[in-house]
Amino acid sequence: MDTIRLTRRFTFEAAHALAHYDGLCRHIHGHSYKLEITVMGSPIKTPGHPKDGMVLDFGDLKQLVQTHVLEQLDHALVLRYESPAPLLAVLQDHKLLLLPYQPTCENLLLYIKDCLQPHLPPTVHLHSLRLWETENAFGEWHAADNF
Ligand SMILES: Nc1nc2c(c(=O)[nH]1)N=C([C@H](O)[C@H](O)COP(=O)(O)OP(=O)(O)OP(=O)(O)O)CN2
Ligand SMILES: [Zn+2]
Repeated sequence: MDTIRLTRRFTFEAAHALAHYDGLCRHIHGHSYKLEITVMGSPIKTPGHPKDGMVLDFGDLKQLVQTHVLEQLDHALVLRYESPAPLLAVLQDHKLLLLPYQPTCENLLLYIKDCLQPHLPPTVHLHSLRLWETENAFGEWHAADNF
């Protein structure tokens, strides 16, 4: 087998609030998230093919993540969709992403996985995601943990 893992880093800014959380993070606050995406596959072995030697062009991965993940999350305020109606009314002119679950690091990983996975080429598998919420804290999703 010639399986290779490729990783690309991304950054995005987002705000969130953890409703009912028993600490400061129940208030709306922001993070400079760092996201590392690892895909897996075999390099194309076709001399003359524009992508010869690549599992996936890093530029194509960047474009896929931009379109299917970052356009939704970057500079968004991410809230659980049961947020109080008066708050949502005040925010109607802002970039708001309402999710059916608490916007924790864990749930954002699952959201990102669900946004990206269906759009990867069939020759490439999503191996893992690592999401840094702060300089000191990250979560990971691994395909191998979810068989
Ligand atoms: N398991 C999780 N725990 C917490 C999450 C989370 O998404 N998953 N999120 C938060 C807060 O949103 C925020 O990330 C604060 O985290 P915390 O590490 O407590 O932040 P600090 O500012 O104290 O970080 P320092 O590295 O000490 O500056 C809370 N928990
Ligand atoms: Zn936070």
